[in-house]
Amino acid sequence: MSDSSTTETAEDEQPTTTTTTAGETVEEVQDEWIEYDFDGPAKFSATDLNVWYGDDHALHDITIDIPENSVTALIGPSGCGKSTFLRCLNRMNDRIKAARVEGSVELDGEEIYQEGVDLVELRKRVGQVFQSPNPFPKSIRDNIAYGPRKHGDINTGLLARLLGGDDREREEELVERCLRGAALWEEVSDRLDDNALGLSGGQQQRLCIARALAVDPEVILMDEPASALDPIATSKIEDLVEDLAEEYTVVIVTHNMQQAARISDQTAVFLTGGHLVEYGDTDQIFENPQSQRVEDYITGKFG
Ligand SMILES: Nc1ncnc2c1ncn2[C@@H]1O[C@H](COP(=O)(O)OP(=O)(O)OP(=O)(O)O)[C@@H](O)[C@H]1O
Repeated sequence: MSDSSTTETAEDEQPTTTTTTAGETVEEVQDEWIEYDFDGPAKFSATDLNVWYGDDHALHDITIDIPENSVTALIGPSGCGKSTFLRCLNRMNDRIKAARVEGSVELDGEEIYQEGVDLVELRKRVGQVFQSPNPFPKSIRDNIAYGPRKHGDINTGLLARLLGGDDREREEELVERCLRGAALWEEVSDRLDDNALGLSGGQQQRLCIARALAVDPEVILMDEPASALDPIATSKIEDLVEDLAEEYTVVIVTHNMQQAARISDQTAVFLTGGHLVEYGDTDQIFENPQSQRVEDYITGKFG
């Protein structure tokens, strides 16, 4: 077993087991965070979650509860499995042919990996925003209205028409509500019919968040949503994420530790090899990490 105090610079030089500042093993630390207590119910409970891509074992025995209406940051060096874990939460890994998932993920106490789960419904409840803004090459308005129209939600589309009422008016309301929710309304309210590709990168990303809000999700997964943005656009996204957590459960992957420290309520630290090494209140993780490797990672000694 390697000593945790050795200098680790390359990922493949890192030991698979390590001791903490208190001389405990990673397993003992993990025993501690499994019992991490938070107020309110868990939105997600993952238990013994493992993911393989072919023979590559990308996530190992992940057990974690994620509280609702809060921001949970997933941090860790490149390739440690953050995006893989995020994709487990709305079964996006199902779309990757080589991926195999074992273990359990419950959403509000219901197993999402059981047979018969409606994946369209699951992904409506658990929306996702990607690293690079990817608006449709359509108008700003149509970007928002597309999902609800497609799903035939009660406030728009066919159902609304059958039920009566002014479809157009409902759609206007929905577009405004989502753009306000994504802090974009003031900037685009006079050009809703312009092509979304004419917006700046930061505006496009907020439009993608507005689009995610339009199908009325409960959870928003974000995979490095600000990594392609300048500091001002990044700060708008950060403010927005904090606001969104009042109504939604947000799980965000970020490489930016200051960002995780600024915006998240709890932080999960993954380390190379796909292990979740520490999980707890963000302040505690950044001020008093239990594991030496986590401390080394957050103080920039490796990663
Ligand atoms: N579609 C895929 N096919 C095969 N292997 C994959 C796939 N996606 C991820 N992997 C592998 O799984 C491991 C974890 O990757 P993942 O993208 O989840 O890590 P990450 O922590 O999000 O990395 P980064 O911070 O660089 O985005 C890596 O070894 C990666 O090569």
